[in-house]
Amino acid sequence: MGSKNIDFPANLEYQSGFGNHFSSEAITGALPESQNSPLVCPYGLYAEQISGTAFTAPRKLNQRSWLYRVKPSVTHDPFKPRVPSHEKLVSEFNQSNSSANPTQLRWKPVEIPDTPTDFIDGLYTVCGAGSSYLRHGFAIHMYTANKSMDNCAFCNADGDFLIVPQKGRLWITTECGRLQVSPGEIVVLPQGFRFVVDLPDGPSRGYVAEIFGTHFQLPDLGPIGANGLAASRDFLVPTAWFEDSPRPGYTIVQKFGGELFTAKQDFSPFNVVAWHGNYAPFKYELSKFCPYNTVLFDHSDPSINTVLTAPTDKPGVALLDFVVFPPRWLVAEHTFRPPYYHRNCMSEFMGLIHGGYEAKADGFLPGGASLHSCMTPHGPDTKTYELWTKSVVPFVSQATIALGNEAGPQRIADTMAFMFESCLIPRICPWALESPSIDPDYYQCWIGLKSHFTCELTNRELQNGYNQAN
Ligand SMILES: O=C(O)Cc1cc(O)ccc1O
Ligand SMILES: [Fe+2]
Repeated sequence: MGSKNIDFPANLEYQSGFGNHFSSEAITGALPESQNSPLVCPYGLYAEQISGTAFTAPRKLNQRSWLYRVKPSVTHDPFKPRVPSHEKLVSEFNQSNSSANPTQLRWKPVEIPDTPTDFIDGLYTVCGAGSSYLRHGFAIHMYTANKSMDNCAFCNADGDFLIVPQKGRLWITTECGRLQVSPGEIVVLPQGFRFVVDLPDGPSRGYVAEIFGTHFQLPDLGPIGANGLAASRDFLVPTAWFEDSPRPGYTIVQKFGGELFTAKQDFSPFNVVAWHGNYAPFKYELSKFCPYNTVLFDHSDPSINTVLTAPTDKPGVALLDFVVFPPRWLVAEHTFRPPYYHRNCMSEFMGLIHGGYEAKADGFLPGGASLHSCMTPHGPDTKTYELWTKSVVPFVSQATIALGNEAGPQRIADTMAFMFESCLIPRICPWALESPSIDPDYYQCWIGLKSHFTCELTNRELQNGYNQAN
């Protein structure tokens, strides 16, 4: 299991930049010069455009690429519903497939199966909102898998995947070329690209955010200035790579409206000899993120850690933000340094890639997840509150600890948590609510928070209500 279909070199070469107009040739001269669709393309290739936005989208939002390939992707038998169908993928959330649940939810890491399971079969939807058909919404999936995809490629017609591997590397072959993605990196596979996921390490687990109807952007930096957070040049895009060998019985598995369809063809879809354009898969290493934060007092809102944002039409309101909580220094004076207690009109799904998370001393484990939906209260667990108010602090170098208001700089180490945050309210799939991994005692982590309220009032004044003025 975990065997790979394709040999990947130790170090692949990438193109660098975010949203650039890239161009790449596996064979010199394969890209047509000065036009996209010549009468006959170099080397007899077919020209094929893939559009990630409407033809007429404004230029600054328009995304498309031109692929020059041995045979066009249309050369396949008709699509048929896949047998067996996949029962745990949802792309239109309604009462028939998911439910509303405002309680705080947490899942322990899901066991990776022993039975042979590839990325497609190991993928399952946890929650989401909206509809891929209506081009507005998102889905959060997770995967547990142990074997490479074999003689088939996946294509998601519904939306863009942002994959966060937590365990096991992903070697991904796409029509634009190949990407090696390790835990600690993320990869975005935009709507419509065909890809194969190989698992060189065998047992693998991770998280996937899928967005319908828009694409990820870098966040505006506002007063931060021209630099900081995720830098454009750290986003890596594949270079053209192709294979041209017969592949009898090759299957394209297309996710379309959350259902899987298959189409047979007798050649590899990875037959793109050259391509150019600004619509392409990319990866990013989270340790390259340059965090900004408070340097005097109070805890910053988590939006300061936004890596990528998928916007809605409302200014500043995200369909889906991808936010990281990387190792960093905490220096605020006379401040409760962990995340504050709060309720949010946005909904927050969190995962942990490795280490611990500053708001949870126990129970939030690498590979696990939590969901705090719209206006559901949450915040640090009892232990975290007690420890940080007494300055006996987990995850930080003991040498840096001082007491209370005098706390010196503290470095949160060995951590990489993340959040998918959405303005839409997720509905939750039944298999996620009924999962043996769900933590039925999650609420207990706050129950021990006791009142520390002290004042000179009499019991009678306290119990009957008190206001200094009357
Ligand atoms: O709920 C969470 O743990 C995520 C979060 C982190 C933070 O630093 C501030 C607010 C917030 O929602
Ligand atoms: Fe939160």
